[in-house]
Amino acid sequence: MNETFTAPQVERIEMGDLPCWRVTTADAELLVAEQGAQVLSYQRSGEQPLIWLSEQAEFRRGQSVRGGVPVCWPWFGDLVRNPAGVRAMRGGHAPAPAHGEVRGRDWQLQDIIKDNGAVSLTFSLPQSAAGELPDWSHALDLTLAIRLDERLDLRLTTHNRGSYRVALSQALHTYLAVSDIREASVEGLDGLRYIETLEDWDERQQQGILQFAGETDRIYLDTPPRLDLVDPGWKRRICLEASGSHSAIVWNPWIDKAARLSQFADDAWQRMLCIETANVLEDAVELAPDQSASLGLCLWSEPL
Ligand SMILES: O=P(O)(O)OC[C@H]1O[C@@H](O)[C@H](O)[C@@H](O)[C@@H]1O
Repeated sequence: MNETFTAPQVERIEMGDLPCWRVTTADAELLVAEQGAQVLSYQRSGEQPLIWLSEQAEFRRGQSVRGGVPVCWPWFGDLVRNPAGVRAMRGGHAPAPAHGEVRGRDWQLQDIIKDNGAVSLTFSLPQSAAGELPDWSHALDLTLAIRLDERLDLRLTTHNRGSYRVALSQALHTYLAVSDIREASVEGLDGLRYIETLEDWDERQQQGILQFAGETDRIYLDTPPRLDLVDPGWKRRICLEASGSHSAIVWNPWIDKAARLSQFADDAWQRMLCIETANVLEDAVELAPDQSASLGLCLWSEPL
């Protein structure tokens, strides 16, 4: 065995009101809140954080933390904007919260596995919670498997235990850290159709690499597995490799919306970009009885 090998450590800590897990390997640190199974931060030694966590983040029960990787499930965004099949899964007339119901719920840590310097954590939404979402009672199992090695791997798996088909939309709503959004760009979107949610959900086509000069809130369709966030200021690219996903949301609130967001400094829009690995709109998921679907994201960085 290599003499300098450092065994990975997993510690339970409290951040405000939230029980969290801190995973430290020889060259990376990851923080995950049990609530929402929300990755809060991810940093590799000698590098800027890959995942952005708001300096105004609040760690309160029942409320999603601003930053990290919130899990959006069993619908993404405004339920009303979802396909009919996804909307039909929810009964009642109460307003539906944005991004579904599991961001502020307690998940359970099922497993910690250490192997060869890597650490895997598996969280699941307890059966009772999955069956008791307000006006949404379908028999689904939901787990998030997190693996930290030289890269960070997230895999959100839904299994239909019921006796009828279920439709849902979902996303791993990743907040990425950038030196300055005005200098950054996203590669991999050229030629794709996208929904411009800021212009009445008009469908458009991406020309070239995506750069940022104002509020951005777009749903890209038919996305390839790989998207890169290029950051000349920090001389790196953050690489995202998706699996089980053919749609992605690219979001930056810019100045005016930033001022209205909770847990968000007025100038924090400069330092973050969300690239959300998703199954939305025509890419929503349908599960027959006993069928499973996984949405995966692998994240790493490369020098420019
Ligand atoms: O404030 P929330 O509920 O976490 O949502 C943040 C953003 O999430 C993005 O996915 C949406 O496209 C934005 O429109 C939204 O503002």
